[in-house]
Amino acid sequence: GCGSVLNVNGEVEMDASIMSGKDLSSGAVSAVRCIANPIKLARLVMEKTPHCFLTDRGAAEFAAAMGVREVPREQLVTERSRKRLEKEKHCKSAPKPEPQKHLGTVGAVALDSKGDVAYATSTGGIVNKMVGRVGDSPCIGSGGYADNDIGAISTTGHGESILKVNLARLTLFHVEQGKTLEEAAEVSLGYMKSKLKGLGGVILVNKAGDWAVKWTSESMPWAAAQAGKLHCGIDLNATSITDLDLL
Ligand SMILES: NC(=O)C[C@H](N)C(=O)O
Repeated sequence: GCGSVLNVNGEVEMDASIMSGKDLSSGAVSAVRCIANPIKLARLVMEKTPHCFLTDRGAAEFAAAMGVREVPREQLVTERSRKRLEKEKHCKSAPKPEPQKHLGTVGAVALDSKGDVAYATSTGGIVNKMVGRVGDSPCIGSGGYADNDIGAISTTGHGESILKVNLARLTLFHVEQGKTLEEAAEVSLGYMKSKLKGLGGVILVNKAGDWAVKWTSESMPWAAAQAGKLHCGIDLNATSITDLDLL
């Protein structure tokens, strides 16, 4: 919530979704305002309603009914995000189908000790977006997907491109067809780039504990924890590996 990118009116409007690979249960919210953690609201949609997706006013009413604390809208706006919006508004070049740099969509995938996979994706979207613009992040199959039989994936990047190719499900389709996680990510991100000039990134994990990270954007901050080791990086070909015990 706090520090999210701002829409054209200078407000924070957030999208989030979550899914369990065990039974495909899912929850999503879009265009939500004045809460600190939209992903928690998405989880409540998954666990406490018969639906998968709530938006705008209905999502706000549900949040209030669940006792989610309302945060005054100014509290979610930072100086940095205000400056970023100003910069974008004064930028003369036409909007490009590239993810704007370092804009903080947060995605996670996990495999637990029971062999269940899950994903969660949460975002403020893209800077200077229209009011009510919904991106890929809350859309199951675009912003993420999880199925124990295949794996879990969370995506980031240019939302309109990701939506058009259903990037998350497309990548897992390639896994189902026998590709490795890495190959599948490469093919689907390559498809999005060649079809739409859309750039983005993905993180994936499967039941065997294999994982992959891949991006076509300039950089993508990522981290993976496995077998006592923390792998992380931002730029291409620059991965660091640390012992988790040492942290
Ligand atoms: N930075 C991002 O990943 C933005 C997000 N995919 C959106 O378009 O809403």
